[in-house]
Amino acid sequence: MTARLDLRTLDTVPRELRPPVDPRGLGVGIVHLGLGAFHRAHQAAYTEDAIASAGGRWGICGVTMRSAAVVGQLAPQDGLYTVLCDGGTRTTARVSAAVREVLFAAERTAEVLARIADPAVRVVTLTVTEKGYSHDPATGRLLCRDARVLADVADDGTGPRTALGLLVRGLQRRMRADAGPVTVLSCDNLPHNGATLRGLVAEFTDLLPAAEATALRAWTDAQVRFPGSMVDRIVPATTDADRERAAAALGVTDAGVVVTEPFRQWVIEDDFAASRPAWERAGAVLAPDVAPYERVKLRMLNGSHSTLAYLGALAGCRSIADAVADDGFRGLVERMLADEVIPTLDAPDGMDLRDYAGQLLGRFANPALRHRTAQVAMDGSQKLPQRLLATVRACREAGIEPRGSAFAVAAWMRWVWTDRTDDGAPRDLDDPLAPVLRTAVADCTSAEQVVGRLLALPEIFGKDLIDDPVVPGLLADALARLTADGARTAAGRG
Ligand SMILES: NC(=O)c1ccc[n+]([C@@H]2O[C@H](COP(=O)([O-])OP(=O)(O)OC[C@H]3O[C@@H](n4cnc5c(N)ncnc54)[C@H](O)[C@@H]3O)[C@@H](O)[C@H]2O)c1
Ligand SMILES: O=P(O)(O)OC[C@@H](O)[C@@H](O)[C@H](O)[C@H](O)CO
Repeated sequence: MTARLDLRTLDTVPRELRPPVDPRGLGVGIVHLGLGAFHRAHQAAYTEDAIASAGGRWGICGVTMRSAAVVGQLAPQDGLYTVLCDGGTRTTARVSAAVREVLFAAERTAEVLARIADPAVRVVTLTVTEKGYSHDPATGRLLCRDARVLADVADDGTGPRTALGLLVRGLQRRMRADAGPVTVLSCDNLPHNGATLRGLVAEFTDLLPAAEATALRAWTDAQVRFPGSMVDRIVPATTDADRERAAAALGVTDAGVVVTEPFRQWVIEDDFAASRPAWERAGAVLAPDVAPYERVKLRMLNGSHSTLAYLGALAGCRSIADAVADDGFRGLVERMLADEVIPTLDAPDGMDLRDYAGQLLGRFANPALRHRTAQVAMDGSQKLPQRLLATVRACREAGIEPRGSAFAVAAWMRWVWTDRTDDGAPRDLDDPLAPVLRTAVADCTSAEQVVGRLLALPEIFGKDLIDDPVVPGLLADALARLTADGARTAAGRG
């Protein structure tokens, strides 16, 4: 049996694939909540390059929130894992050493809270997915009546179950330990992720008993910063084939491999409470305002991604690369970007949005990245507002007919309404609001009815779109065509 990657076997790995920093003796300075694939291929990679360039005690304590699977992969490997970078024609591999500790929150709650309260920790980062914020995606406000939130507020001794609960209790512990200022940096695809998280932490804190709430609110206001950030790198879920490719390159097995593309981007609001890694040395941009970058990325990249995911999944395309290879789907996305998304965005300084559109379609077409349409289609209720509805609203304000973006939203509606893809395979509605969505459309017999029922869900659509004079009609027309003709034909006809 081949040996497994760890600190002992690292010296047997080809020299050029070894990490640029020595993991031995690298202390923890960052706590990361949500140790999924994306963090390992993005923030951890920037952090490692920053340490290699400028030094610093910035090892990462990675916390998994929902399952012990990643701990099972990384703990026996001393936190080491391979980043496979697929450029389409060329693949590179490098072992990453930035993650120095891995903890499953449900089993090691006390250690996670102690880490957040550790004076050596100066930054807490998060990638817990959109649904991990326990918030209403339409308003950005806390789901105050959510059972898991209420249990975390009550603190019944079974440990925080939500990311917010863990974060707020960790900050409270830090305040009590007088451990100094800390920066909390959301790296999720959420609109205004920093300000949204700051607001959610404040709302959660206000639910605590009054004396606790007052002290913690005052301390958080004075000692914690919540900068916003725009993060970009396509990181699909790892497959067994990726693990086999890594083992062949390394000469040892690695259960924690992540696979990604060469492109990476990180724009961070320059608003830190204390020190931080020299991420700019690794190519990150520290900017006074990230909102323009974030809007562009969410509406252009993620909006197109979701469009291709729903259309592609309906048509039986397994990957985003397969979906973007369909002329009808690609044409629809190109028109949506050119006629609706770009005209309603302000380009950040030095950025050409038409070039960016071409570049991102090229990234989607990368044949080596088997990003499953089903993965991108997941959690649509949490993604639609910032990715597609923002464009629908911006077009209405600008007097542009949001034909393409309404078609994309209708594709999501079709995904919710149907229980079969166009080629007859069962469709999997993976969404935290799945029960609500299923109930809403259960007895619908027409596209108009489906549109009416779904637009009446304020947690996704707010309260304005149902009464809009144009949008419901565009949605019903597109949904009727998608239903009658199938995704390929309906998109192909424009
Ligand atoms: N994968 C990408 O291409 C990519 C790119 C940019 C941004 N992101 C951001 O990173 C997030 C995670 O992506 P990933 O590829 O690491 O996914 P992943 O499935 O590999 O990991 C998801 C992580 O989020 C945690 N999580 C999921 N639901 C949660 C919940 N309800 N509460 C708390 N934690 C929860 C999981 O425990 C896991 O650690 C995305 O949702 C997105 O916001 C991902
Ligand atoms: O990760 P999610 O679930 O928020 O969204 C799926 C993809 O659209 C997303 O991960 C992109 O790959 C990413 O945002 C590219 O930077």
